Amino acid sequence: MGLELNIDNLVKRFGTRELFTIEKLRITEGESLHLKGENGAGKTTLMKIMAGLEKPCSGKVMVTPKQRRWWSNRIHPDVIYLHQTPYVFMSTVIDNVAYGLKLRGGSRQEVKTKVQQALVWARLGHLAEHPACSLSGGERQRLALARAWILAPRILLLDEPTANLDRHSVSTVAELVRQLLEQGTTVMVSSHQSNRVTELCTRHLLLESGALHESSSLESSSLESVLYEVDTKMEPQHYVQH
Ligand SMILES: Nc1ncnc2c1ncn2[C@@H]1O[C@H](COP(=O)(O)OP(=O)(O)OP(=O)(O)O)[C@@H](O)[C@H]1O
Repeated sequence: MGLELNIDNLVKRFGTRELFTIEKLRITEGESLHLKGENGAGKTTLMKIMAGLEKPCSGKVMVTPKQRRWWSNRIHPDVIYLHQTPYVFMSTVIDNVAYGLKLRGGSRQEVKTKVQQALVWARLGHLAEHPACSLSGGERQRLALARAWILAPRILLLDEPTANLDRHSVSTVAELVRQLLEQGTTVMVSSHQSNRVTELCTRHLLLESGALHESSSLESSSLESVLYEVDTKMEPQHYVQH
């Protein structure tokens, strides 16, 4: 049976401020979703609740079929959330990639083999022995993806994975996400604008004014990405001077 994530009457408030109410959302295995919304709309909060890292005020997130529990009742081992500024440990890239698998009790040989594969996959082989804290923003994103990839998540929640990346790094992240989708991973990407990563998504959700709306057509996002492309290809003299 394919993995499903269902949201039912989810409410999140901070103090007296209601951030959102989401009556229903069903995500099935292999889907690709773009979660859009302005700064502060609640994208990060929603993803953290989906990953079991934050509690809703009421309502439920159900991931079925139920699997072995990890260290918390709320955290499902198949759902992984990647923060927009990936946290790295004060150690080498190899140690950072190996961490989750070691925690899950992988054997020494399994960890070694999989870490090598993950480093090649994320194009980080040449940086394997480098201190992770010396990595650039784009390399950190790839490290975070390698750390997730090694755990073979079935649902991956990527929070603004392209924030502050240049076009080349965005393309590299997009290629890695494309491969994850090809492997059947369900991917949700939050981003307030369209880019090469969100272009891979076939479902588009907008978190706005405390509610989640789904757009069934790709029209608006395709148009936006065309405009984005045109915008970035413009010569400086095409910009209006203020
Ligand atoms: N622990 C908290 N306590 C109080 N308010 C919070 C807390 N966490 C988040 N918020 C508020 O909730 C709102 C939504 O935050 P969130 O980070 O989920 O938005 P976002 O859509 O991911 O924004 P961005 O695009 O800027 O990353 C913000 O106004 C934020 O200040």
